[in-house]
Amino acid sequence: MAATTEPTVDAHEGATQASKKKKAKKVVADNSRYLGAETVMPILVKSSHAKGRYVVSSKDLSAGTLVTVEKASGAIVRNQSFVNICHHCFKPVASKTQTRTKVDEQGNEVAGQTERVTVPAHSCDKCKMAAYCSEGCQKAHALEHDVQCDALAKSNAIAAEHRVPLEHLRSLLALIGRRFADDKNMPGEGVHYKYSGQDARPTPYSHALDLNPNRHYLDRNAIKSMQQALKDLLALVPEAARISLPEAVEAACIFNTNHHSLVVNGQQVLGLFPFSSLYFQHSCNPNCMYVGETDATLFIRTMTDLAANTELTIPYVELYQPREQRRRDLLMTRHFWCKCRRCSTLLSNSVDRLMDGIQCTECKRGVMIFEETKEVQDINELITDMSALDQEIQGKFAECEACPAKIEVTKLVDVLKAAITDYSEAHIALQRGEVTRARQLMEQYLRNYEDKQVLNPYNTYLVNTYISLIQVCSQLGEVDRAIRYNAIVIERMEGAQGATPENYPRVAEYHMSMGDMCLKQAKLKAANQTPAGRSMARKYFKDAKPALEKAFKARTAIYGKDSPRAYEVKRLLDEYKKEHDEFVKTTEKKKISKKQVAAAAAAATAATAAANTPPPAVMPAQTPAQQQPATSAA
Ligand SMILES: C[S@@+](CC[C@H](N)C(=O)[O-])C[C@H]1O[C@@H](n2cnc3c(N)ncnc32)[C@H](O)[C@@H]1O
Repeated sequence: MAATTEPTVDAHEGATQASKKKKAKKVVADNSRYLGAETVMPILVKSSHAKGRYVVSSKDLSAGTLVTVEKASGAIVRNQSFVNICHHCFKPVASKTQTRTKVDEQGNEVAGQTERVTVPAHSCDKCKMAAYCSEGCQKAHALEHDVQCDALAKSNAIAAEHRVPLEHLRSLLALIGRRFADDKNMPGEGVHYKYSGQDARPTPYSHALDLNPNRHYLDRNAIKSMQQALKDLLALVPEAARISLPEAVEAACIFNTNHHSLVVNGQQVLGLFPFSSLYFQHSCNPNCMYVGETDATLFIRTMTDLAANTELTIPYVELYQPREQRRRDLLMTRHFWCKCRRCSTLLSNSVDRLMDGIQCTECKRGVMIFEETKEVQDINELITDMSALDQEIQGKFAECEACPAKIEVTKLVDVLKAAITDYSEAHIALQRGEVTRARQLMEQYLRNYEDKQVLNPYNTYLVNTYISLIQVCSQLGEVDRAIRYNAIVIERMEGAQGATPENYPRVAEYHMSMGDMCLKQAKLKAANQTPAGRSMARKYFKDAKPALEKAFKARTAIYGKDSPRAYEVKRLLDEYKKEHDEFVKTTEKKKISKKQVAAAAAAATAATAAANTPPPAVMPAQTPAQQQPATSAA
């Protein structure tokens, strides 16, 4: 057989071995092409043998400081959002319905049959795969799109034929578009690239190739199918923009393992941000957060105040989860076993012991601790590990953190399995839309597992049950109850010290829903002129204020003070002030008039008494202003 440039699976295995060997040598990464970031952002780019690449703060930073703005090298609108937003600027697109020849699952036209479909008002006439909000955007995207167009047109059929995800093909084409546009826009080597605020340009394709493809985590057959699909796809890319098949496989794997999922204008987008992915390490107790809500631009801000020279980290996964769950999520999606400080701390010294905590059956005060020290290296091992779990825990004991009790780990697993089964039953009811039954099952769950002290109050199954109950009670119109559950969720998430960082967006959203619901209820109850109504209104006003203030503080730090999200809370805070002032004014008026009546009655009594007692002492009557000062209703 003639020599070929196509990597075979075996060649790939060889490469993996070589890269493992290379990894063992641990070459310190070269930061020179990324130094531009230091000139525009308050960060220093670093690399070391032990950590690889990372960034530190170049000076003291307050919470909410923008530390990176990066435009994606490649970004795609996800399949489910395909026709909803512009493929260039990611703003919503207008749509229209039209009749077209029916297309089967393989993307082939079915002769003689038609179907009505909703399509974007503007889209590429040729491939019908790229939607735009305007002709201007279509033109602006032409340089990148034209080289993808023929391949995009056939991408559905190629994905179906080789059984690979369509999004993997589209993301590779987006990178090819970027590479072609880079060559046209910034020809020549050694261009000094700036990761700057306002005038950020997409990170060049060549930087994406610095990322780790983690190919050895992918299934051999998946790689083989991907190679075949990419071969067909590349044949449709004009020669001027084409890359070699090995490079295409590499780039596809890079996108797959390093992309960020964003919700832009309410729609799903995947983007590859090489600088952020290379330099911001994951921590389960991070000090920064990334958001990308306006277009395919990633903004990273500090969540807390930081001293100069502090390593900046972001969360790659949800943080209010048990340690094992976070590590498994990272291994499945990011392909590494987390070694951050939180994960490396002994379970008995970490808040993580509570998040999948099972209470001691003897003392009911502490949780049972079983320190797992095993490091899982890859997904295959994880899968084997899962099935071997029952074997591994045989004969092992967990110890209570508060008393000398010990219990076999298999027994704890049985408790957990029962908790998971009951939890699933309640959530299946919710998914089926059986809201009342879901509420019954969830409240029963709390009685069985929290009231009977089976699970620790911070256990994620309990907290997630409260979270679902907020939704269920809101759907049932039981807002007072939803507020009570919302308050418990906040108390748990913030109470588990170290589980979520200050200004963590997920907690901020519970403050937001708390503030929003309390304000609505306060307005409703204030309209009810009874003393009970006023007392309830007073309580809800009192709860709304700190909730909205916390949501505002966190959203300002995470999304920026001029962001729509910060503005949304600001509006509610203004509304709170107006409504509360009005409430105080009317309730005080009532109080005053009541007091006037009382004062008049008192004066009358005094006058009667005076008439019956000897003169001359007469006290002047008090004016309302001389009576007690007005007290704040809240
Ligand atoms: C931030 S990049 C660093 C790139 C790479 N270290 C280098 O220098 O080119 C992401 C990679 O860093 C490693 N990493 C990041 N956070 C980690 C963590 N908490 N524990 C273990 N490895 C981590 C993983 O290998 C991950 O794929």
